[in-house]
Amino acid sequence: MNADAQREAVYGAPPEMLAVRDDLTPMLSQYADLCEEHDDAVVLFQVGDFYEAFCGAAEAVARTCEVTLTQREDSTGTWPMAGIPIDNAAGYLERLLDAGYRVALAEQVEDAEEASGLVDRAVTQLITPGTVVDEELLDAGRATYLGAVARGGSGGENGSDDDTQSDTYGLAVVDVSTGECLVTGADRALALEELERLAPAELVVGPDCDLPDLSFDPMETPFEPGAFDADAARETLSAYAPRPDAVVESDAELRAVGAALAYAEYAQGDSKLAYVTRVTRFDPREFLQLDATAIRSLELFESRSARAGSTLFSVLDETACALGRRRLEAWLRRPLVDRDRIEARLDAVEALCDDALARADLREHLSSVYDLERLVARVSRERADARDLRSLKTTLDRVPKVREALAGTDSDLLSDLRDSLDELEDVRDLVGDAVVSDPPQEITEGGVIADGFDAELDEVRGTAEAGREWVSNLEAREQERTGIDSLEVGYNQVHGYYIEVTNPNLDRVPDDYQRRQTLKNSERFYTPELKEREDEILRASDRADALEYDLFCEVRAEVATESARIQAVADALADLDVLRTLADVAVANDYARPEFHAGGERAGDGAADDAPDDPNDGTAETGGIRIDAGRHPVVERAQDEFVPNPADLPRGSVALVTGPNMSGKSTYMRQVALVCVLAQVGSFVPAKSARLPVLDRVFTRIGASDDIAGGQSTFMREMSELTEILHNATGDSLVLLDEVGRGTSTADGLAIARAATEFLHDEVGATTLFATHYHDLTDAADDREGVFNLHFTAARRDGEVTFLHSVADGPSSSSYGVEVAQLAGVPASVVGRARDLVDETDAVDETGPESAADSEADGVAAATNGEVDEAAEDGTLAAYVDGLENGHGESENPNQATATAAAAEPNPELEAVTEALREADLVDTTPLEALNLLSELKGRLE
Ligand SMILES: Nc1ncnc2c1ncn2[C@@H]1O[C@H](COP(=O)(O)OP(=O)(O)OP(=O)(O)O)[C@@H](O)[C@H]1O
Repeated sequence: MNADAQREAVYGAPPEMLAVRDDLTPMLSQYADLCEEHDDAVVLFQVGDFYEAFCGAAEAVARTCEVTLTQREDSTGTWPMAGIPIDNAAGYLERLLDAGYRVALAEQVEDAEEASGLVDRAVTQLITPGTVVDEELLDAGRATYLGAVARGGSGGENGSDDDTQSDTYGLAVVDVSTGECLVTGADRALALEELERLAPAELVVGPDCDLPDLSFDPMETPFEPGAFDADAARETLSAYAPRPDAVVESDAELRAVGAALAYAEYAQGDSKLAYVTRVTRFDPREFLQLDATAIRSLELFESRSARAGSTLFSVLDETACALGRRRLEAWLRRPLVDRDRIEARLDAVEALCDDALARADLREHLSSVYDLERLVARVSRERADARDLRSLKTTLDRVPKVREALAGTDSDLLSDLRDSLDELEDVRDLVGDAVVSDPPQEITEGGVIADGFDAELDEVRGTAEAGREWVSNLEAREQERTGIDSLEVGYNQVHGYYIEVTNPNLDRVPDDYQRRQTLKNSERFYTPELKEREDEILRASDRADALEYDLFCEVRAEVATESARIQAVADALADLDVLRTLADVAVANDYARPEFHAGGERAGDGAADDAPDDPNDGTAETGGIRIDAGRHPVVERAQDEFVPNPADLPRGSVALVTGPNMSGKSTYMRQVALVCVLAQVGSFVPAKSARLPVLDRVFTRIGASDDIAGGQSTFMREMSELTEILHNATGDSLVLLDEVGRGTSTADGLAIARAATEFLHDEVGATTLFATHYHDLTDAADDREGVFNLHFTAARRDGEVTFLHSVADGPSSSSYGVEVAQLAGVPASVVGRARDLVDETDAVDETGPESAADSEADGVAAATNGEVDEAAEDGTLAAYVDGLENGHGESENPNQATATAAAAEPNPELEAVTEALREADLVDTTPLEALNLLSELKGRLE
């Protein structure tokens, strides 16, 4: 049984209970009913101060939470039982969630003391990775999304069976802890990319959706397919948006958002989510597209290297509050492509960079801001306590101060944000008047509502107070009346108020004293009047507590009606915190404001028309990337001395970056990409200056050895990523390729690297940085103007190998490996022999393909060259692959040599391969299929 099946086996009513269903005690019968109703989760059943599970579920809870498995015995049997304390449940719930369980909390919904017979219980909350709201289970710095994916197509009014619709995918996410709800739609590839980017913790997948393995690991939750029906979805959405069809742009989007909201409602006890005040639709193309591979390899949020923990996010995260932290994450995941919006953010960052005082003030005020988004969601969910309301007030008290801090700054965006900071005086005053400044945690036991807020409460409290005062004076009065100086008036929980008289004085006790309790050395009495007063006090306090609770709920409900306004303030505070953070980071690390090529359009629009013939003429005119003294924002933090490097990449050019291992190639390529990403976030960049295009996408294919993903060979994965890039990159994209082709033989790897370089240059026109150890690839610069070489070198300093980390024009020496070996102290005779071998290879290379059999790499490169160039005229990727295939056909590489030798005697396998090649319809073959075919044929040959 796999892990999912194991988990599901403990969901639902325990079979052993069902077997004696009619005989079960009322409580266990209630448990079995709730388990049957919620058979998609472990039901945790409140019994007093514990949540209990029984039978199989008990065993799972005991194992996962490491609590004792006990037993409950009754007339019908002995039932395994495990419980977790309600007061301390968060840690245990977290363990259950981490172990992949969904949990349904079945709570007592009536007061056990008031219940006549069995206490009523109901499932009040379904706790799953995507629907947790408990602060202790949530990551303050990240949105926790529940996602739904739907495919366009039949059903409902909007439904349509046509192919275009069914190829459209809708994706919606809801953050139940804040009320954020986003919806988007796109073709399958783009929608999947967006799904990876949003990485919901839990996913509900609609009918007919065909999802591949994802790079993150959401809990996939089965949910009623009916929720994805267009009519049902419209109905659900209409509770959140008056005109549902105006929010979404396709049937798929409607289904996705309807199902996401329906599931969130179900998880929260089947009620409308009052704190979802806005459903926001976005188009993935409004943002710089960074797929999961790019996010990972640029180490935006997760570190993959030895600098564990250091990521772009961690370098930038100087946020003062959780609102800002989540917003920074969202901005980094979705840099902008709209130049005006980018410039508006940059203007704001610049204004804050110039105003240290405003920055410091903002930081101070924002650091005492509570997590307003989650607070307001708790208010709407009726889960906020009195302390939450005070936290809300404390936060709102800061708003005028934040506005003041912004008074002198000069930026449109900052002014807009300042204007949108509603001071919410009404809410502030309401909470300030209603709730005492330091309320208790419990809202049912009084002490929550301030004096003067409600006349009736004041009166009831007055009565209780007068009674207490009467009692407190009673001691003196009775001492005087009885002449017993040691007489005391006291109170205890069980007996209430009493008058205590020690044994020696009992003879002086008046007649109206009635005995309440006998102690060793004294007797306790009450008088009818004391009893009357006591009852009065008790009645008044109970009444006051109840009144307070009602008043608190009223205040909370009134605050909840202002959710949208509070959320708007939270929104503005989040943006401000991020802008302030970006300014702080820019000042502290000496970042510069990037400039974008004029025009507001993406680099490619129009720029190509006036591009000079020589793409190396200058980047400004060609919409390329020009960075002066750029640095890697993360590596520079870990390095004593970071060597800044320039980048001058004309639009559509391919820079081949060579150099020894560890010389700085990857760092350089990533820093170029990070500068571009940061700039489109609206941040200053780690460089002296930067002039940049607005990119549409950043692609990365980095490190064959790093990505051994399940199921696919490293090479296959590398090739599918390359295929993605070759298919989807545009003239506005930046492509980073690191060591592409390494996963296969040198010959094939080089051929593929070469073909990919040429395709990117000739057909795609994406600006590309390609780090390679294939020295022979550097020849590509000879016959293509837009392909040029950069290199990194190593030197010996004080007898040690030193990497200069400084980029230079031209290819690196082909024998740099030998040089580094020498620098590293490899014995001279070995170095000498190695050098001879290199020279021999070079000589063979120069004599041409005829004698190239000795040099696997060079042979294929040469053969490939001729064919690929020819194919380039055809201009399709298929032609390139064709070229590759033909290249193999004519070259004398070792594979070929085997093939040729074998050809002397008929070889059925070879013939089969030849036949397969001949029959392959390359025009109708996708690049991935072509590469799969190649890989398969190659495997057969080997
Ligand atoms: N510009 C720089 N200034 C200072 N140190 C640097 C610089 N660039 C890189 N380094 C240091 O060199 C190390 C190796 O860099 P990097 O991984 O970029 O090399 P590489 O050439 O890509 O190596 P490989 O070919 O093995 O992948 C980095 O971890 C960093 O510590």
